Amino acid sequence: MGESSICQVRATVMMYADTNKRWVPVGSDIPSFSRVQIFHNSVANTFRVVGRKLQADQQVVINCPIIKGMKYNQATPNFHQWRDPKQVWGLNFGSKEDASLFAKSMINALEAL
Ligand SMILES: CC(=O)N[C@@H](Cc1ccccc1Cl)C(=O)N1CCC[C@]12C=C[C@@H]1CC[C@@H](C(=O)N3CC[C@@H]4C=C[C@H]5CC[C@H](C(=O)O)N5C(=O)[C@H]43)N1C2=O
Repeated sequence: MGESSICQVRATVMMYADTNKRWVPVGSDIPSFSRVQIFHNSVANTFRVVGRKLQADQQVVINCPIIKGMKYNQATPNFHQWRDPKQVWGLNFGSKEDASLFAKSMINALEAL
């Protein structure tokens, strides 16, 4: 059994560039929306965040495992962020509804690990 999507939202995927201390959109210079999903592998009980550009190329802009004990920070109603060993991810959601839907699924995933 493969992975199933537990949520799907629209967000601009951003990474924090430590060097120049600012957020940069992943996969393009200008912020553009991606379809961001949380996938659950029920056999391994693992979760990951996968985002693909909405444009034709469907470029993967995030493919990040959700690690047990990870802190998910809802910095603003529309911008949430978390750290992985290498970098800091930020999601600028298309709507507050998308933001709370994603947060609910992320919190459920973290509780299930
Ligand atoms: C201790 C720590 O890592 N703290 C993190 C947040 C966090 C807390 C708890 C768990 C995980 C995380 Cl990522 C943190 O404060 N970070 C991570 C790297 C950047 C930042 C460190 C300092 C700055 C201060 C302001 C804040 C920030 O960057 N914000 C706040 C929300 C705001 C929302 C949107 C983004 C998009 C553009 C705008 C900007 O950068 O101009 N911006 C921001 O300014 C964002 N900052 C951060 O989020």
